[in-house]
Amino acid sequence: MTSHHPDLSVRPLAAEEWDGWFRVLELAFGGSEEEPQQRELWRELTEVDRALVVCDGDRPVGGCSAYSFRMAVPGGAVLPVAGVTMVGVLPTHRRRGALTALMRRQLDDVRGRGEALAVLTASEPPIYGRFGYGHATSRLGFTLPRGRVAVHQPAGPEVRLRLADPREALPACEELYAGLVPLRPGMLERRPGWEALAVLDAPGGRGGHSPQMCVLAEDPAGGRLLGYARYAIRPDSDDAGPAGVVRVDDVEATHPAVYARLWAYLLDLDLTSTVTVRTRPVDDPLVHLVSDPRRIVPKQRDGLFVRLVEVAAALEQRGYATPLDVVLEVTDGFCPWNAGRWRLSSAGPGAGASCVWTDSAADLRLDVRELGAAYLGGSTLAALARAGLVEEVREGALAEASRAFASDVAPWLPHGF
Ligand SMILES: CC(=O)SCCNC(=O)CCNC(=O)[C@H](O)C(C)(C)COP(=O)(O)OP(=O)(O)OC[C@H]1O[C@@H](n2cnc3c(N)ncnc32)[C@H](O)[C@@H]1OP(=O)(O)O
Repeated sequence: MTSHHPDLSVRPLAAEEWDGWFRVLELAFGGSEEEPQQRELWRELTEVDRALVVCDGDRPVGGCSAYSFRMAVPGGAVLPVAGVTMVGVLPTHRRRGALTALMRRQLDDVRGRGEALAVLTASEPPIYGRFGYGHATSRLGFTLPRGRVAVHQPAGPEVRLRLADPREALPACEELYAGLVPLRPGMLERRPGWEALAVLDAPGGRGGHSPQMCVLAEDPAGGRLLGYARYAIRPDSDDAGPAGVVRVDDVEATHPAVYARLWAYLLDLDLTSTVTVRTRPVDDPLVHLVSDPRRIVPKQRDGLFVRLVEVAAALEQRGYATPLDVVLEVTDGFCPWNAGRWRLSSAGPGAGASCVWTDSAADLRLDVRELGAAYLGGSTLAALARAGLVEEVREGALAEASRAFASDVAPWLPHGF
């Protein structure tokens, strides 16, 4: 592990330093400036008391920060987590241990705040494994041709579709979204201010698309919101005629029939030929609703990386799908307080869990990174064992733990941060 260069030091950011600090981060990410609207939102959302700066002498050369999020985990609990963000080091100061020094200070701070988990999305996945982050969720993007697939319409409530201004509709959409958060591991409860991100739609970032639109699916009798989709259209044409592209930003619904109705709408907009969506869960119902699944051109990418900052607290705070009683021998090169043997037991769904130090013999051996990868139920421990990353010491322990850690609902993070 790199130890940092003696001229480098890490300290908290002062609020009045935000502009200079943010510019250092922009330079670290390649120099492009954020759209003014986007920049102002990041300023408002920065939790300055969680921001760190790394200096060469007294000159800032990098930084990082964290958001105080709450994240759904298997079993339906919504837990405090540190959402690690804005990590960057100037190109003149790389590979001298600046990031390592930032991560050291940040993980110690997260522990001090009593958050058992840290999570992040990575600019490049190879960066964070050394700090104990495991690849915990994936996202599915896809492209669909209009007119080549029908969307099965399951039985369910009738809805009336209505176009609305995305900002005016936001409070109702957010209320619906809040109800969905505990149902899918990896989803984040919205903190005040974060709702603006979904409808920010900075004109400079539209890339030829229309302003964002919002279609509401409402109960025809009472007008109650049952689902919504936000999308934009980029007009285009080819020799055969109009060939616009629909960019789907969000689709959420409280009932499968409403979800199907919204997709049927998105897949049948006049003057368009293609529908794209950047991120959906890997178990998205649409895959089962379309008449021709081969027409879905998928693109799967890494999503959230998870780090157990306090192994025992993190494992006690999530639910387990089946009973388990296993001794985990955990290695942790960056947070040594986690290393050792932990006895994890639970009577299964709804029963709570206990995780305590033990002298008993190990049943499974694994690194904290693999616990992070399996934590939300996205990767199974059995799959990680087949990759040689989890070692089964007691026969049967792997199947027992793998079943208990699994989630029926694929974990997913709908948006970056
Ligand atoms: C959550 C987020 O915000 S993700 C955004 C991350 N930021 C970026 O991608 C912006 C562009 N990149 C950067 O600013 C920097 O290169 C950083 C932050 C990724 C790395 O900063 P550095 O100060 O150079 O890292 P540091 O010197 O501490 O390196 C620690 C180790 O990680 C390795 N490492 C660092 N960056 C990378 C990378 N991009 N890919 C693979 N390995 C890396 C180093 O080689 C080093 O390995 P070693 O311990 O075996 O010697």
